[in-house]
Order: sequence, then structure tokens, then C-alpha cells
Amino acid sequence: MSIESVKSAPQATSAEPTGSAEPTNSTEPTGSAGPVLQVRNLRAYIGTPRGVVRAVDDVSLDLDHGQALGVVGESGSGKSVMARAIMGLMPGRSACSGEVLFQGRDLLSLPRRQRAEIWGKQIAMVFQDPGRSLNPVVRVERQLTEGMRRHLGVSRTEAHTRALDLLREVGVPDPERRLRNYPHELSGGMRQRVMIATALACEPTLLIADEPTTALDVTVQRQILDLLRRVQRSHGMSMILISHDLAIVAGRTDRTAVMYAGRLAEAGSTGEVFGAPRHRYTHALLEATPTLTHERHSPMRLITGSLPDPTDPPAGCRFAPRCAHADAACSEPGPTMASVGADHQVACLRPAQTGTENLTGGELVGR
Ligand SMILES: Nc1ncnc2c1ncn2[C@@H]1O[C@H](COP(=O)(O)OP(=O)(O)OP(=O)(O)O)[C@@H](O)[C@H]1O
Repeated sequence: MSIESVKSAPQATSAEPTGSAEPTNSTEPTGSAGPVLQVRNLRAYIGTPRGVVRAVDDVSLDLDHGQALGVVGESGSGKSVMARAIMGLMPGRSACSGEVLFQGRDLLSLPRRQRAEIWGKQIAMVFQDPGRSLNPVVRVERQLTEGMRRHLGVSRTEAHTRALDLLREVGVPDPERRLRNYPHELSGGMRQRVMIATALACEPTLLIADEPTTALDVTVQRQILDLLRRVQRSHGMSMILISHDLAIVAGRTDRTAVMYAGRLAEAGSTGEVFGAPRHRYTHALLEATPTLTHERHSPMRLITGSLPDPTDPPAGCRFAPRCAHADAACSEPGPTMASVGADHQVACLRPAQTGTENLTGGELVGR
């Protein structure tokens, strides 16, 4: 996609398929219920004064019904833009191509009105900062019931009862009183619980949670993350849980996709990706997360170097400039995702052999 197409796209809805000649990063579905979401060759480019940011650059992945997918990667790797592109919520001067098939319908080529029907009802999002997602001048009750009244057509009384049930389900005490509160009258953790209740209100098929606990203290973070996993399972929803922190995703997802500089580096079952990582970037991320490797008393090892310029990424492996194992071949265009296990793919020409080298191994623990 050229800067011209980015410039000419008022919203992220340029759906012309790319027929990509570039490598495809793909993950295979694992569950038996079939895919709820199939992302195919997704590109999301953003026009900026310093050039076109290739925030998401040819990503493909599948998510099955009732499955939780973690998307991890350091800050700037393209996780949030991917989530926004899936939702069709890209900023101006941006363009998307590829396919985002939600229950078989391509969201990128749907007219905006039809997409709006899906938002909130079938796909809901929980953002990092509930203070910004909740309307500060609207009481909790209206924020909770508006979606269900519009999308489900329930009466005011029914919506009230359901709102109380939802608040109880997400652990909000004294729900009658909370319904009358404005968001600023609630603590950060309570606001995030209300946000989750709002997201659940229309019984969505897919919940996208983008760094849902970053603004919260550690104890509350854990409670909210465990709540998300519990409701995802009890409601039989699919979930995409986005975080730069691997400890958040471990133990709370069925599958994990590792993003680096707009591309997938590795994907597969969470147990495989975290327990037997093959991509050097995944190794580096894990080693920078000592709580997962049980090296609780060792100093945190940081990944040296930084992400490539997103307006001019390397033609070959984007991690190669930071990788101790890279050779000349790693600068050639590619690499593509290749299967290294029943549910495990990696985009690396020199993948780690054992998946455990430099790691202490052992059972993974989520924070
Ligand atoms: N509105 C925007 N305008 C210009 N560039 C943007 C915009 N939003 C994101 N980007 C760029 O797109 C790239 C991917 O950003 P993104 O926010 O998706 O990363 P991320 O992995 O979600 O990071 P974080 O964990 O910090 O949210 C980055 O280079 C970022 O600077």
C-alpha cells in the first residue's frame, strides 16, 4: 500500500485486497467449534508527517469460538492498531487492507452502518483507561443499559434488572447505589468492572481487551484479569487479550500470538509458545519477564536495541538487527510463518531448537 492510498483514505476502510506477494503470517485454529474471527493479510498503515507507519503489516490469525487469544509484544509493536483495525476504529489518514472475517463476514468491506450494528453487540471492547471510555457526565445505569436497550430491545425495567445482575457478576458491591453513581465517584478498579459489565451487556461473541489493567495497581490488576477470564469462559465468548506484559497473558489464554514491528513472530497454544518458544524475540521477551521463568531474584534482563523505524522497516526479518543468531539470509525478504508443532508456528529462519535454551523452564505462572 502506498502513501497515496493512505492519504486518500478518510477512514480505515479501504478494503481493496492486496493479493499480497509478501509472506503471510498465519496461525491455525485449534478448537473444535470453528473460527469466530479470521484475520487474513491484515495491513493497517497510518499516514504521518514523517512517512507512512506500517503499524500492522500482513498479519493473519484465527480465533475459535470460546477461545482466548493473548497478543503480546513490546510497546509499539502494533497490538493496539491491530485491535482497532479489527474493529474498524482507525484514525483518519489511515488505510487497511486484507480481510477481517467475523463469523464469515468481512468487517473491512461492510458499510459503516452495518459495522456499527456489530460493535457493542457482537464485538465489545474493554480499553486501558475506563476513565476515558465511560462518559463522565452519564450515570452508570444509563451507560450499562443503553446498549442493551438499543441492540436487544429490552424494556427499561428489564434493562435495570439485567444491569444489577451484571454488576453483581463482575463483583461490584451495592449495585443499586452504583447504578446511580457517575464514573468519577468510583475507584479505578470499580470503573474497570463497570466497563467489563458494559461490554458484557449485549452478550458479545467476541471481547477485545486492550491492556485492560495497565492503569490499576497490581492487586486490582490480578482481580480484573481473573474476572475477565472467568466471564470469558462462563459466557462462552471468544477473547483477545492484548498486553505488553507476558505474565498477564500466561495462564489466562488458550493461544498466544507474539507481535514484533507490525508482524507476527510466533503463534500457537499458550503452553507451547511460553513453555517451548522458538522465536528469539519470544525468548528475549520471556527472559525480560522473570516472574514467568521463576528467576524472581535475578535482575530483569532487558532486550537490547529498539524496534525498527515503522516507516522504513527492514525487508527481511524485522528482529534481525537485534538478534544474536541472525545471518545474511535473515536480511532477505521474509520469513514466513512455518509450522513447528501441532499448534505452533514461527517466522524465523534460525529458530531455537529446544525452545528452552537460556530459560529455566518449569510451570508457567501468571501474575
Ligand atoms: N494515531 C497514530 N498516528 C500515528 N502513528 C500511530 C498512531 N497510533 C499508533 N501509531 C504507531 O503505530 C505503531 C504501532 O502502535 P501500537 O499502539 O499499535 O503499538 P502497541 O504494540 O499497541 O504499543 P503499546 O503497548 O504501547 O500500546 C507505533 O509505531 C505507533 O507509534
